[in-house]
Amino acid sequence: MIKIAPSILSADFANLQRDVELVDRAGVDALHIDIMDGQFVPNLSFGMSMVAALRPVTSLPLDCHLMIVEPERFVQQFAQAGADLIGVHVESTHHIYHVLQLIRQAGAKAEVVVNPGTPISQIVDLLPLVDQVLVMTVNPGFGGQHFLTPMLKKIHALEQLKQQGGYDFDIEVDGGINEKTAKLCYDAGATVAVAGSYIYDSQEPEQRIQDLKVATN
Ligand SMILES: O=C(CO)[C@H](O)[C@H](O)COP(=O)(O)O
Ligand SMILES: [Fe+2]
Repeated sequence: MIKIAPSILSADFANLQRDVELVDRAGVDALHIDIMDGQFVPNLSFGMSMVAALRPVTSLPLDCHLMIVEPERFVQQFAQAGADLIGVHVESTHHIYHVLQLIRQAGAKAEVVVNPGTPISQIVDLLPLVDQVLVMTVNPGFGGQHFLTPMLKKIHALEQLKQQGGYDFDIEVDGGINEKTAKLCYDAGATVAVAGSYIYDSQEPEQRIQDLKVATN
């Protein structure tokens, strides 16, 4: 079964605590928090104060996806705010190796993220340094986009590198995930699925979480 990390980007911001507790009760594995700076991606979302505000609301691991330029400026503050895992885009910094080291030094799990246009070959040397790799299955910046099917071969290639290298990192997918695309990703080797609009735009979010579990069982 794939692990599920609901993205609060599609939650009701005026009722965020309610929406976090709803998915927590439904039995998910992490909470995905999208941090956008208006430069790395053409959208703005939350900062570290949102992570700090959510920390006492749930015991779920907080999976923070940083879509910001030069994340090295902020990773310590996100760890201090309560992030359990911090994801940084390989495209967002000249110093990706250093940033991943900083995240672990700050006591959080380290994740490297690849955009749809970035080949897996670009992160091969980073694989010993990470707890999770996030393969973007949409162009980052917005919820509610369509899944990019060509990303499946990247997931598969990463899964093969994982086996060959004897690594135990998780492979996360993010963007356009529903019960059909979750199954495709799971079969290709993904172990964690982020889902935002599929869960939160539904009248029955708990049912959608169950549907993701059943589809990947
Ligand atoms: O990182 C993201 C966008 O950049 C979001 O996590 C992602 O898009 C989730 O939204 P949805 O499941 O609706 O596609
Ligand atoms: Fe995300």
